[in-house]
Amino acid sequence: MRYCGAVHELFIGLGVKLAEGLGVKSGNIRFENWPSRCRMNKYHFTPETVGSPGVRTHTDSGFLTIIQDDDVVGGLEVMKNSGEFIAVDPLPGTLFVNLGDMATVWSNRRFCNVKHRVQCKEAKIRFSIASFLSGPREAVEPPPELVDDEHPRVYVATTYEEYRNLRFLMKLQAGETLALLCTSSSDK
Ligand SMILES: O=C(O)CCC(=O)C(=O)O
Ligand SMILES: [Fe+2]
Repeated sequence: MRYCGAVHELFIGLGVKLAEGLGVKSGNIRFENWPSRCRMNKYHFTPETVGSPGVRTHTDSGFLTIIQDDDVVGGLEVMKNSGEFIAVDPLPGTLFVNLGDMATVWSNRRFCNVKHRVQCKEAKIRFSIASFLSGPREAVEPPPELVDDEHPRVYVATTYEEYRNLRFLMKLQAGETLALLCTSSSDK
């Protein structure tokens, strides 16, 4: 409980910085009311699973993710724009922060939902704690500062729950479902 509370505080601090970094008045956004949840992962990597995926390529569906990764056993990889994966090697004492699909919607596509995966590299048990800040409870819409003639609205308003259900129904895990939310004026 203490860990999740501390991570939630960190989410709020990061949310404020991210908003301000885009020139958005963060005082108008109630990040503290955005739900977050924590999940502990245990990967039972064996000699047979070396070289295969622990978690397939995906984007996170929410706004922000904080991963506390295994201190010793690597495997997390992020995809560059070129499609090439780069390893995020274990670095004890650090946290890995990632932006998800809701960050792309909220920022009117200024933030990139990063594709990533976990590969089995060695036959060892691997632990991680993944915490997710999903987004506001109400429909996710870009703040007014991020919409103007040069940056028309890219996505229709949707709640995180609606989007997650749609993504689940489509069985598409790497952010492809966002294309279904594009407004008629956006270029998809
Ligand atoms: O275990 C990890 O390092 C990452 C897990 C992950 O990407 C996720 O739970 O969404
Ligand atoms: Fe993930």
